Amino acid sequence: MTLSISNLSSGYRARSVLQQIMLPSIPAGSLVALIGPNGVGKSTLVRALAGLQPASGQVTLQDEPLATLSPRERQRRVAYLPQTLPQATSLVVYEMLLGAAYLSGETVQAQITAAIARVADSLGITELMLRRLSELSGGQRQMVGLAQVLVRQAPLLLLDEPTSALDLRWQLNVLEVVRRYVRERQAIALVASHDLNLALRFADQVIMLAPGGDCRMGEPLQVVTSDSLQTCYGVQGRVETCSLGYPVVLVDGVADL
Ligand SMILES: Nc1ncnc2c1ncn2[C@@H]1O[C@H](COP(=O)(O)OP(=O)(O)OP(=O)(O)O)[C@@H](O)[C@H]1O
Repeated sequence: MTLSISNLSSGYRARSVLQQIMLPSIPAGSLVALIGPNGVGKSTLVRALAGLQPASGQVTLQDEPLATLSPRERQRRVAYLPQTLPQATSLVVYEMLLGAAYLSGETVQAQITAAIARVADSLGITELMLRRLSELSGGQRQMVGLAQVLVRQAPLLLLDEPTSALDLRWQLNVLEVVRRYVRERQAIALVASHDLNLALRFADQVIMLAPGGDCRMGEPLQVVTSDSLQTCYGVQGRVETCSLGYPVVLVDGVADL
């Protein structure tokens, strides 16, 4: 399975945000980080791929154009986590996960129950199953949103800043869970994030959207460099290697524009 994006354009009524985005094919089993400064179009791209935003161009998953799939079929193939946390509701967490799990198309109740238990355990929310969403913290709600996406067992995950409300331990845990998901199922995850260190540590490929419409995709260390930190984010920075061997981004200051 591959995800191919070519000539993708999208935007809003009076504002064109993405122009003719053209990317190399993304192979199955890939976790791809989508990075770039505020307002550059990460959410727009993710929403366009999810079919929630008008777009032109070609997006194919396993050689099938996503635009030609029925809404039901698209929901089965593509699971989207919005940037906003799930709305507070009086439903308990288990009910929310059950509703999401039915979108997978799985009909055997025991399989659905097992999938929910497995995902909840991996995200550390088993104890929250009978709590109302309206009574959870921001980070807990973000974890429930992510669990809803994972129980759908879709081959393409589109995650818009899935770790923005999480503490250090759970940021790492979530990326590990997503990486395992894509490896085991030969799925693809596209993860929009402002956390460049997480992107460098977990992503197989990085897509960097830069102001002015430049878009490039490649190995994390080829894309995140001193030069691209300057041109894309407007900062002076470096990519170094920590004592454990992980690449880390150090920001020295705001660059002169
Ligand atoms: N509903 C909307 N109507 C009009 N313009 C919008 C709308 N949503 C976003 N935009 C504009 O589209 C551009 C891209 O926004 P988008 O949310 O995709 O950026 P982003 O890269 O995800 O930003 P951030 O990192 O701040 O979340 C911005 O200039 C934004 O102001």
